Amino acid sequence: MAGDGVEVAKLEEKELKLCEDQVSHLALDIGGDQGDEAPAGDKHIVKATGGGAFKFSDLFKEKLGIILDKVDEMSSLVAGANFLLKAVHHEAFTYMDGVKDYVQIDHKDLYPYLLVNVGSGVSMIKVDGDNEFERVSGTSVGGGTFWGLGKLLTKCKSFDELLELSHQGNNRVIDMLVGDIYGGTGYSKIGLTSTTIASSFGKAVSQNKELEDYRTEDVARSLLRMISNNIGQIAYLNALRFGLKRIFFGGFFIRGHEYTMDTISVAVHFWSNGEAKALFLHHEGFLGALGAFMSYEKQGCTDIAHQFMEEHSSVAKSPFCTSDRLESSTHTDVKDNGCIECRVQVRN
Ligand SMILES: Nc1ncnc2c1ncn2[C@@H]1O[C@H](COP(=O)(O)OP(=O)(O)O)[C@@H](O)[C@H]1O
Ligand SMILES: CC(C)(COP(=O)(O)O)[C@@H](O)C(=O)NCCC(=O)O
Repeated sequence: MAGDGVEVAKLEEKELKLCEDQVSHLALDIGGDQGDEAPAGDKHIVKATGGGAFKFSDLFKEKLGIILDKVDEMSSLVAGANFLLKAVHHEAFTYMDGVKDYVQIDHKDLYPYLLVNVGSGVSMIKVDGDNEFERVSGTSVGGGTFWGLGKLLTKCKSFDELLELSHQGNNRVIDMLVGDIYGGTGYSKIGLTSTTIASSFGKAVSQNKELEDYRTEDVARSLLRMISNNIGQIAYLNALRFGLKRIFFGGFFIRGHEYTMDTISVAVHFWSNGEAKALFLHHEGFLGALGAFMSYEKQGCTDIAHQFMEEHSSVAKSPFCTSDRLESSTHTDVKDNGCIECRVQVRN
């Protein structure tokens, strides 16, 4: 906690358990010393979404005296994405060959679009309007797969370490390319160049090597490519299925990592024959949290959401109000480090 503001921290489940004691100090900061056994009437209610809102409900109640008011995960993701796409000027961008291009979205032409949220698993949501959406697909091969398999294969201790390894690696050492199969040439008749991956990790079959014989960097790179490629491909096929021209990728897996975005972009480009582009969101990891926060307004508790907008924009009265005003006003909320400054005063 800093002053009357709330600092945002993102913790993995195991980290949350480890810092239970520190977390309990927050209770003092937020609500004064109520003790562990604060009477129900005095407890604070905080919006929360995702599996954690269910899983950590008891922990928050016991250690913090806070009731987690659960907001549906998909609604939160959609509300968060819609809000950002309307309110933040530099929110959506394409990423190709190392070049980041911000895309200005015409608010009247935002819907329909496909929202692909890559967290532990992947959800694909067709968004047709404010609070109008359908989860049309998903895949269990997502961020958790990259982190989990990566941990086992490379013995990495942190996600950032695994990402860094992937940055240094060369996937061609382990992936079987079309050229490896076709004697150095591509298979142009069916549109495959010699450098297209024919089979992720396929070289390991015939190389007679043990895991230890591969550089962890190369393993991490192949893994990241395999997973990002697969997500890009499934996303595009779903966009095609519903005739959606825009695909926005969010979720904490992406983390603005260049190679991840590049691979997803290449996959969408490849499968769409260059007709579709992957779009990334600047605040990709916080869609759900932001959407849950926005639900204060939906519930008629306009104070908090309005307070947020009023404190950080001089004009906007509603987060869902007219786009141009929001676009110019909330622009200043985005700091240089990419954070949206957000202060919430919890009232008794
Ligand atoms: N520092 C990190 N620690 C752990 N996972 C991270 C980290 N940064 C990015 N990730 C990725 O984010 C994924 C979880 O994304 P998140 O959106 O938080 O999902 P969930 O909703 O399942 O909690 C992880 O599986 C991992 O791929
Ligand atoms: C169950 C989930 C919605 C949970 O979201 P997450 O915590 O992974 O962000 C997500 O993991 C998911 O959509 N998994 C893919 C399930 C499937 O469609 O096969």
